[in-house]
Amino acid sequence: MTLAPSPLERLSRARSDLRLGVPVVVSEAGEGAVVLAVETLTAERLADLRGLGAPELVLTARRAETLKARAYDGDLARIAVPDDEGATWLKAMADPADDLRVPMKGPFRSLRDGTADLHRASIRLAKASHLLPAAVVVRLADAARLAARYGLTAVTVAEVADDDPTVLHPVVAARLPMAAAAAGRLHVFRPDSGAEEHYAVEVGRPDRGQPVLARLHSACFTGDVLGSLKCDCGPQLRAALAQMGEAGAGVLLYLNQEGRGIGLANKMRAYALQDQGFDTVEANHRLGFEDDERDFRLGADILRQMGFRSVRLLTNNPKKIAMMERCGLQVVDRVPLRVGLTAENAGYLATKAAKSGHLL
Ligand SMILES: Nc1nc2c(ncn2[C@@H]2O[C@H](COP(=O)(O)OP(=O)(O)OP(=O)(O)O)[C@@H](O)[C@H]2O)c(=O)[nH]1
Ligand SMILES: [Zn+2]
Repeated sequence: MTLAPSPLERLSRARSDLRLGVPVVVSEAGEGAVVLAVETLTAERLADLRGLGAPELVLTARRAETLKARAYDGDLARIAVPDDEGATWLKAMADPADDLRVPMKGPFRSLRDGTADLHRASIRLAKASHLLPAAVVVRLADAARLAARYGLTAVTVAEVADDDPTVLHPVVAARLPMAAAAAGRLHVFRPDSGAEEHYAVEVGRPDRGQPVLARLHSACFTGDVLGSLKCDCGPQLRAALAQMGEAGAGVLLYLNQEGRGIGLANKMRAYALQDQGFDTVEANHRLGFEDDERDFRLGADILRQMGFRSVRLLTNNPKKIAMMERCGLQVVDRVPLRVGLTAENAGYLATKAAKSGHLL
């Protein structure tokens, strides 16, 4: 029956539900749980959730480290929610905004019984929803019945693990003359997962049989559009297009991976932490993210679909090169892209070189 939503469609719904603050059900072989994202939970829903069982807070090990909470599951920590604490406590555990002003005081009771698969899937869903990576989980004997009763979206651990935002299909392409290149075409690609669309800007008519001058650019609203001085994204975007225009051919992928994959709201949370003295990597970690949450397979997939097999890659990021090669795209040359150094972004660029392996 094709009228029922497929696993990918249910995952897309689950992400939307979490963003709205609607609970979702996650299950795995006989085990199940009802899950709410901490960022969007309300006191009323938390109270109703408590009526079902004991809520557990799940955080990433990165966030747990800042809180000095034990992470028995390696990559994440499960923490018992004290009976006398509510939504305000949960939000303060998840959000580092006030860590310095009002530090969260432990000891926290970290849980270690049973598996953490349901919790891991919940964190993955919260991250894919671009919310803070924190969830409230209540294990249930019959989660499927609860989902049916209240019309909740239900997904399995395996479905969440298999969620692949990198399977894309072309939607449309049209001519786009630009200041940097009169002969331009913009291609729009849409993921089957219902996540963000990504774009490819084709400059000239690059020969598919030759290595193409290529750039994988991650969206940066603040840098690309507003001309922020905190990063080098805007100048890099314009310099890459200009270089392709001068060469007469190239392809710039504009990947909607704002904030190295954490979304604009979380990037602004990171900026607020940077104003408290943390660097770009520390800020991501305090929020509970890895320093880079992007999936560069996206770029390789788009280039392959467009008929390219080898590239001259404009980048200072060795991880982009490694991923292209792992995805079967030959990087015949790395073309450095060093532009837009300002007094404001010198520290940011130095941190990327020191901690994230960027080439200077
Ligand atoms: N989380 C976070 N993201 C940031 C910050 N500053 C910039 N970004 C994001 O970082 C990404 C920059 O991506 P790229 O231009 O591909 O940069 P890169 O990984 O340094 O690689 P190359 O420029 O190719 O060397 C964009 O998604 C920005 O939104 C920050 O302080 N925190
Ligand atoms: Zn930027």
